[in-house]
Amino acid sequence: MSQLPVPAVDAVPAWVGEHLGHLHRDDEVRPSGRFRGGQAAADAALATLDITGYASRRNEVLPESRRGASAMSPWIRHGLLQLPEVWDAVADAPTRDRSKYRDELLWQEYSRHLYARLGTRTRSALRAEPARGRARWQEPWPRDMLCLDTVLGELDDDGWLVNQTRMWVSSQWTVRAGHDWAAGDDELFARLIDGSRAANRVGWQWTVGAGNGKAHGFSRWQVRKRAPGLCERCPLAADCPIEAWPEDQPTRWLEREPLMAADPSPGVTAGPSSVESGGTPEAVWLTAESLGTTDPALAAHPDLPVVFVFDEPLLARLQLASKRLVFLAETLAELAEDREVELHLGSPTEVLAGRPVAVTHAPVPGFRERARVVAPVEVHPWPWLRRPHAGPVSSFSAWRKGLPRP
Ligand SMILES: Cc1cc2nc3c(=O)[nH]c(=O)nc-3n(C[C@H](O)[C@H](O)[C@H](O)COP(=O)(O)OP(=O)(O)OC[C@H]3O[C@@H](n4cnc5c(N)ncnc54)[C@H](O)[C@@H]3O)c2cc1C
Repeated sequence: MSQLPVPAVDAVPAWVGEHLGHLHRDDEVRPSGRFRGGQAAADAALATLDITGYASRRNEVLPESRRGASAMSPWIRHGLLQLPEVWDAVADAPTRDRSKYRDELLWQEYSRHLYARLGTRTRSALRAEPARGRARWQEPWPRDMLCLDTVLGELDDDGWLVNQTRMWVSSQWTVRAGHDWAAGDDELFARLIDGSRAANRVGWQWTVGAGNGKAHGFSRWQVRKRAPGLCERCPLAADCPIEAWPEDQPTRWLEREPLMAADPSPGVTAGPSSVESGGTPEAVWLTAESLGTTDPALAAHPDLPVVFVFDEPLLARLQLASKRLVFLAETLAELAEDREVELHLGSPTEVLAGRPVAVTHAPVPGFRERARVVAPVEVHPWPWLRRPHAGPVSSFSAWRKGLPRP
């Protein structure tokens, strides 16, 4: 357990190498070629967000100029942009694009609700047996397929993929190559700069058919449609291993998971609805779920020092891509230009033991476990787009029907 010096923003990659070098999977620290951490980068992205054409182009892959994806996810994932403000930011967009974009923000919210309610239960199939290819490929993501090589190259360079290619790699891993989806979920999660257990799990569960009984089949057809010209340059063009659709597999439904139908404790799932206070905080505890300057606990205490703990046991286990650690550290380094920031490496519960802190509730099981021990003296509500309800989360549409009107 140690306190770390706070780096200057420009010095972050070297700082990650020096202090967190044993906690990532890369040979050397590799910042994202595309995404910078910090509120300034998040605000700039939001200020220039233009979703015109989103509805018709969100699934396009190549050339990049055809893409409609907004690439906001790294900042949304880490709470630098909260869903309600992104929702509001597209109020003046063309109706069809606004409506499609807000549907996707709701998918993000749905994933968060589902994960907040079911927690680690989402590690196993929720409703149906995953459609797993019968003939197991030795390598789930062969790089001699140009489609996969291109996508995995982008993942390694930027730590980010459009939704369409996330579906390609997850379907390829399990529906085609017959590998265990949960191992693929871990692998992609670790390599994404926006990797979130909530959205990544829902993405995998739905792609492999475990969420709705209907797997997404990855085929040459999608590559030709979404990335025209790519197949023609592939060394396997004349012998494409995904030329045909994957074999159809009958849906095998699993025993009903009661939590998918109803939540016996929606208040626990959602966290506090107003500030819960039992003392005077002496510091603000920031978590990786909510690192923005509008984090409710941070904003409520502009004069208190800020504490962030790089969770050493967790990070040692996850072995994330170094670009994620760079993104987090850049965010904290930038914050330290305006506020007193303390960085620690160790176990959050040990570092924070006995310290009266204010924190924003985070709707993930890891936060609940740690907060039980840390016992913050002040807990601020999570800034939900829609507060979780007790009704079904068995499908996006069932969940959506249960939402209160905005
Ligand atoms: C296998 C798989 C794994 C995924 N893993 C993650 C993950 O780890 N973290 C993550 O944030 N998203 C994940 N997604 C969801 C989605 O692919 C990304 O949120 C999206 O591609 C991010 O790019 P964007 O910001 O350009 O999205 P846009 O299309 O511009 O959408 C705007 C925002 O809406 C939300 N959103 C869009 N599509 C989805 C979706 N299908 N599910 C949930 N939210 C969505 C995101 O917050 C996104 O930033 C995954 C999807 C799949 C199929």
